Amino acid sequence: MASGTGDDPILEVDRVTLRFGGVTSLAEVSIRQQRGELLAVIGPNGAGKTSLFNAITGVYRPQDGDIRFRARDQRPVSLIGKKVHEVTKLGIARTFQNIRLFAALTVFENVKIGIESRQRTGPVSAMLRLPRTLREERDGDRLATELLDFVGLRNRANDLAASLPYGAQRRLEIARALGTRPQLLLLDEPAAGTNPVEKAELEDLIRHINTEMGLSILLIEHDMRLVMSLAERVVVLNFGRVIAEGPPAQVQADPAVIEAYLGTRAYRAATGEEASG
Ligand SMILES: Nc1ncnc2c1ncn2[C@@H]1O[C@H](COP(=O)(O)OP(=O)(O)OP(=O)(O)O)[C@@H](O)[C@H]1O
Repeated sequence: MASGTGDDPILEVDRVTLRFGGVTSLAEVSIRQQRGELLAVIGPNGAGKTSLFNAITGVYRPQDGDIRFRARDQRPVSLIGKKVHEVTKLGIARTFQNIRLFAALTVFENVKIGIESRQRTGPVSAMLRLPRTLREERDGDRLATELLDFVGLRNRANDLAASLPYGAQRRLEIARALGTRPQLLLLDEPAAGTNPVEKAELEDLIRHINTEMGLSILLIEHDMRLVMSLAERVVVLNFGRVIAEGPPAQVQADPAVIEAYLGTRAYRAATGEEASG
C-alpha cells in the first residue's frame, strides 16, 4: 500500500557497514522504504538480514553510514547511536526470529507490556495512581483488547502466553509490537515454524496491518511464496551486500539472485525442486 506516487520515505538506510571483527555482516547497504510500503528483505542464511534489523533498532551500531527514520509530519531523525527504547519511542517496533514472549504472563499482560513501554506515566505517578495514570491504564486496557481482537486472540486473553499454539504466539508477538503504536513494523521471519493454516492466518494478518492500519512493514521471510504474495518490492542481500531489488517477479528471475540461492532450501521451496543436496 505505497502512499501515492510521491517520494515519501519512512526509512532510509544509507551506505551502512556493520562489522564484527573480521566479519562484515553489512557492506554499504542502502535501502529506501516508502511510507506505507510493504518491503521484503530476503537472502540466504547469514546474508545480513537480522543484522540489518539490529542496526535499525539500536541493538548494533554500524561503523559507517546512516539510518534515517521519518515519522509522519516529522523531520528525519538519524537512528545511529539511539538506544533500543528510544527507537521504539520514535515509532519503530519489531518481532524476533525466535519468539520472545513472557511465557508466565497472560496473553493480555503481554500486550499491555508493549503498550506501557510507550506510556508517559513515571513510577511515582503510577504509585500514587494519579488521574493521568488511571486514564492511561483505561486507555491501555482498551487498546490491548482491540489489538487482541485484531489478531484474533481476544478469547485467549486470560490464558498464559506459553499455552498458545505456535502460530498464535507469533500473532501475540505482533500484537505486543503493535501496542507500542509504531509507524514502521519490522517482522523477522514471522511465519517461521508455523504450519500451513497458521501461515495463511499470518499472511492475512500482515496484509491487514499494512492495508487497514496503514503501517509500513519491513519483512524478513524465508518463505518465498509468502514474500511473493505480500511484498510490493523485495531487496535481496547476499554476504552483507544488496545484490538485487525490485518487484517480486523481477527479483525472482534475476540471475544474481538465482545464483545466490541455488541449492538452498529457500530456492528449492520457491521453485518446487526436490531437496537433492
Ligand atoms: N553479534 C555478532 N557477532 C559476530 N558476528 C555476527 C553477529 N551478528 C551477526 N553476525 C554475523 O553476521 C553475518 C550475518 O548474520 P545475520 O544473522 O544478520 O544473517 P541473516 O541473513 O539474518 O541469517 P539467517 O537467515 O540465518 O537468520 C553472519 O556471518 C553472522 O555470523
